[in-house]
Amino acid sequence: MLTVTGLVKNFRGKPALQDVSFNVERGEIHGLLGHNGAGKSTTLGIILGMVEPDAGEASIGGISVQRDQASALRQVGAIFESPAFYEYLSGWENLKILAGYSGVFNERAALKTVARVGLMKAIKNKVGTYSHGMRQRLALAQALLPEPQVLLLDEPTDGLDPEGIKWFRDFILNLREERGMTVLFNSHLLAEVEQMCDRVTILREGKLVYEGTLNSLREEAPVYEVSLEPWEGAREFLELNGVQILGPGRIALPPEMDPAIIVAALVGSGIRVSAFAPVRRSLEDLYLEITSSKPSKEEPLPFLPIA
Ligand SMILES: Nc1ncnc2c1ncn2[C@@H]1O[C@H](COP(=O)(O)OP(=O)(O)OP(=O)(O)O)[C@@H](O)[C@H]1O
Repeated sequence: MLTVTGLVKNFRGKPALQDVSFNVERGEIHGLLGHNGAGKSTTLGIILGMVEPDAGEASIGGISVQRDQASALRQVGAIFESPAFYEYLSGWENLKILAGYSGVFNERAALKTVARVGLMKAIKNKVGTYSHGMRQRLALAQALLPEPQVLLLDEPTDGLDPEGIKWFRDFILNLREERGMTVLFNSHLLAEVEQMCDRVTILREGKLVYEGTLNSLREEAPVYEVSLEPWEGAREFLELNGVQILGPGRIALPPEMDPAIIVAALVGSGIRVSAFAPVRRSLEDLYLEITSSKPSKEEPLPFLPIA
């Protein structure tokens, strides 16, 4: 339903995105994760045709945003950055004006949407009197008015209280359940996406470091606590074979590497192995590891016993 291919973007010579590609299936809730400045908003901006990429493109339903923005975005509703409203007008008047920009305002459909986002009581009040949560609901109503098939949301729960976050989560899950909505949203909060997303894309310093389910992330780079002697020789051997050294006696194996084979190879090269045990890590630990430091995706070297 949504594909980004080879996105590159530099701001004043500084890379914000470096060859980022991923896709979102129809009816999928997909989280775009990463720390501050990782490139999430730039990616959404490119998908929405608001930021021009230096290379690569985004397509929605097979139509390129960069080549035919109007057609590609016809099926898209979005909340991007802080939504701007006319403060001195009511929520209802805002919806009327903003919907008018993109199509015809259908009162019946709009009333249904307002009820759906729980703003019925306040919709005749001036937006200037709205709380942050109410503004987010109004923005959601605006995004949903054109009955989109794809929803793109930029940090949708930023600044919401726990109740607001829960409301938002249930709302999005219902939308997918009832309408098969495809949703892509960005966040730096792992707990939030964990409860909502089918799959995630994780960016780090403008590069894609992970795309897949959070469950498979749990299986990524299993960590082992090891006792190896001599440590310096073992370290050199492990690094040569694509094993990441996380600290003294703590290593991460590439996912495809069989620990039994590396133990045999260590022993075969004269290293004494007195402990080699898997460490259980929380998803939070894994996420922090992947967004702070990660071995390159380059092929590990073949096993080369040290001389
Ligand atoms: N208009 C701009 N002009 C200059 N630099 C920019 C611009 N927009 C983004 N950047 C830079 O590009 C990089 C990626 O920014 P981006 O806003 O996409 O990150 P983000 O992951 O959305 O971060 P956050 O979670 O803080 O919103 C950052 O280094 C940022 O400073």
